[in-house]
Parts: sequence; structure tokens; C-alpha cells
Amino acid sequence: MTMRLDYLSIFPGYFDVLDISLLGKAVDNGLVEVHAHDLRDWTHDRHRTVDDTPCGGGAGMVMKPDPWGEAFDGIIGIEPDPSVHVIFPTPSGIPFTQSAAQELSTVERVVFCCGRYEGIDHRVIDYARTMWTVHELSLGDYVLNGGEVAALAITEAVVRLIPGFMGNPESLAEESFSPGQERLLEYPLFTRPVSWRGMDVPEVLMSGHHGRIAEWRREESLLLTRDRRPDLTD
Ligand SMILES: Nc1ncccc1[N+](=O)[O-]
Repeated sequence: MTMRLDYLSIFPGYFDVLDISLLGKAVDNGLVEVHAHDLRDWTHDRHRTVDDTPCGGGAGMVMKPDPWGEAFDGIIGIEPDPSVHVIFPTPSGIPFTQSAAQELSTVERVVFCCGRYEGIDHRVIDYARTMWTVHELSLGDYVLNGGEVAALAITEAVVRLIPGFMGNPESLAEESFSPGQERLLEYPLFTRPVSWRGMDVPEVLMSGHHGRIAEWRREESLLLTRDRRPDLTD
């Protein structure tokens, strides 16, 4: 299965980065197909206007609905299709989690709508909900200037879970937030040299005793999670 990813933005250049590293490899081996679109291509005035002042007053500008609607018609189509997943990255969205990434890694088509300014006219989201499966997702409680960086982060979290993407699927099993791992943070990792600037790799890891190593790692995960993310332990 090839996943098709579309990105709608007034800064489509943000998505050139998808041509490099693992994501580039996924594109090369046909696991994903990436299309970035400039929202201004669906404007008709000389200034290629995509925003206007907010109804009801208030600071900043709001993205007009018309370009989005025409872009949707051109990129996705005019027929409802719940198999298309449309993602609006927004600080007012549902927190994006590894389980959401897991679910999205199985869909065939994802369209990222990257808002700028103060946001997108709400009717765009309401319209999208009548047509496709819509996700308003937040990466965290902070404000970025637009949805592009969040769309890249969500893309990376999702694409790396597509079967066949990672060389060694084993490496996915033990990560933080992996299903079946309970919800524990990953234990500290070490590699050679065994001694580095006066600091040694914990002896247990060099013992070859797999039971004790597993026990040490679980204990470290529990301590770390309790200390940094007590919310995950309840
Ligand atoms: N935090 C955010 N700020 C702006 C746009 C999107 C965001 N987010 O978390 O997805």
C-alpha cells in the first residue's frame, strides 16, 4: 500500500525537506507519495489574497474560506470520501499521541491543512467534516506560527510506523509510548566505548545476563517515568 500525503500551505517549500533521510527513502521505495500545494494557487486576485480581518473584530487576520474550498475541490474532489483523512494541526486540537500515529499509519490518504495567521475560517473545517474524516490535532501547549512544522512532525511519527518503512521493526517495539510497553519512557541507552571521559557504561549492561539487564532497564524506565511523566503512570 502506498500512502499519499498532500500538504496545503502558503509555504509549500517547508515540505521540500521530505525528500531527504528516511522519509526520502520511503518516497523512493514507493511507500509514500508526497504532494505539496501552494494555497495561493487557488486565489484569483492580483495579490493572491488568502486572509481578511476577523468578523466580530479582534487582532490579526483570518484565512479566507474560498481558497481552501477551491483547493479541496482540486486536490481531493467534490464527492464525500471518509477514507480520506484531513488533518488540521492547531493548538486547539486533540493532543497528538503515538496511538493516533499508529492509527494514521494504516490509512491510504492524508491531507494536511496548514493554517497561518490567527487561523482558518471555521467553516472550512465544518465543510471538511461533511466530506472526509477530519482530525484537529495539537502537538503541545505552545503556539507555532503555522501548522507546517506540526505537519512535518506528525508526518514523521506516522510514516515511520508504515510496515516496511523501518529496516528493523524490532526497534519500534521498545520505544517510548509503544503499545504493549505500558506507557513508560525509554530507559537510558549506551554504546561503546565502555569508558568515556571518566564515565563508564553501567556494569549490568556489560554482564551478558539478559534477565538482569531487562530488570535494570525496566527499573530505569519506571524511575524516569515517575520522575518526568507521573501522568503516564496513573
Ligand atoms: N502548537 C501549534 N501552533 C500552531 C499550529 C499548530 C500547532 N500544533 O500544536 O499542532
